[in-house]
Amino acid sequence: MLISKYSAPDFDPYGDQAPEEPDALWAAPTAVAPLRARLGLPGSKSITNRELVLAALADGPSLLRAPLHSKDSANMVGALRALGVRIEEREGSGAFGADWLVTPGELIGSTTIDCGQAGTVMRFVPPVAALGLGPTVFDADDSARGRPMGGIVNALRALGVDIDDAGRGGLPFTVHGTGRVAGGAIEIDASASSQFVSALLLSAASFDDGLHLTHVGERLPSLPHIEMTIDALAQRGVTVQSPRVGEWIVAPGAIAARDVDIEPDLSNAAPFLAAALVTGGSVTITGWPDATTQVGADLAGILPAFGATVELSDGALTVRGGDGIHGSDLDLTTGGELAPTVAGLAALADTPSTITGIGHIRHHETDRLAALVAEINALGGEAEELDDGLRITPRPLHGGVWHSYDDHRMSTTGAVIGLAVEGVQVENVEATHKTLPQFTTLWRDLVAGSSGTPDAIAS
Ligand SMILES: O=C(O)C1=C[C@@H](OP(=O)(O)O)[C@@H](O)[C@H](O)C1
Ligand SMILES: C=C(OP(=O)(O)O)C(=O)O
Repeated sequence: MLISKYSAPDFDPYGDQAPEEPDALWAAPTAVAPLRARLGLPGSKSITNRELVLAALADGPSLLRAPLHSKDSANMVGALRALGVRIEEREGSGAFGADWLVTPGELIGSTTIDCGQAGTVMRFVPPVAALGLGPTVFDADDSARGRPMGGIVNALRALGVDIDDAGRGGLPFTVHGTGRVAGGAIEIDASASSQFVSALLLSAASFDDGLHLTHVGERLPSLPHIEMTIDALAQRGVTVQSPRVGEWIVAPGAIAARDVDIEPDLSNAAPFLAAALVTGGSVTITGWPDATTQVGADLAGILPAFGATVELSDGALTVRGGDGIHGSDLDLTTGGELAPTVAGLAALADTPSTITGIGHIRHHETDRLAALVAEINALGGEAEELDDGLRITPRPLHGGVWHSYDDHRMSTTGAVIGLAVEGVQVENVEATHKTLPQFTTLWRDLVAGSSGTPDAIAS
């Protein structure tokens, strides 16, 4: 394996490996000139954790090339290993860590799974545990225990699975796996998270009768993430029929083994691309796929709404800033995970912005609407919560402590604002380890103008 300064630290989801100096403040670097940078990013969290689950349920071994190595993926690897899946490191060709060879085995419960903060682990793995034999306890970080789980708990019960949650409707709970799930037709309310739907679809082909799933709630956020699930299943020979939006049918059958290249995380590209706009410079992200189900690809449309120009050529996306940042009104129903970066841009714009369709991000790693309002206003800004979003009226900002709320995207948003505002200190920047442990190294290189492609640095 190539070792570079971009290699991720090893995460032990079962250890008490606290990040170094978790309470330390990180002085966000301020840009003194327009940035000119070109960089690559580690693998997509959403694709890595889907492919790990599908590989665990597949009919043979699968090699995952260039997967994400971060806390979220370490929690997923730990969960699947605990259930009896073999996951071995193989020398990888990328700059961000080893490949993973996943060999499915008989699924065995009688274990405890630490979901950390990962929505993908707490939602995607319980159906897998239900297919195992024995009780499996699910728990999470204190900060993540309150994340909505009703969609999964109720759905599994409706599918015949015995779950003991002591009446909590959420974590911690025990899934009493019997080695099989009956499956069949059920209704769920996925208004709080698209991950409820993805979780059930990922395991559905392994249920005796497959799955006929109908969403009955008021709204369905993050549709591209459901499309990502359907696409990943299709690549492994599982067809998901969707007769209408909010209804999915999966027949029982095999999930094919498959070697897969994991795309870079395009949502994690958001703060880096936003940096071009904030500094009036240009930032290029290499390895940008021509076609993808990642919602981060929408940045190519979102950033121009704030004044950027965007060019996709030769597998790289370049964003150029112009004459400042202009406010915009945006519906982010499909891409709520991009909202913190967009809010950071809006706070630095020259006219007000409204971001709607994101009420459900109150249930992400933290209540992101409340956190963004509190932190922008603490630096002198004017942000207010709407029923399903934010209104941000730009005001001159000053330095101060930017709190992260143990939320990786809050940390990176503080860094974006710090590019333009002197004296921003990000508390708990280590929250970025959830999906991008290399964040501070990549960011310093970006600001120093010394960014090269990590592949070049590693070789
Ligand atoms: O399935 C996934 O990989 C994800 C789905 C989305 O969740 P929500 O629908 O809960 O927003 C997204 O915000 C999250 O970061 C990742
Ligand atoms: C909401 C997010 O994460 P999770 O997968 O834990 O839901 C996110 O990464 O923005």
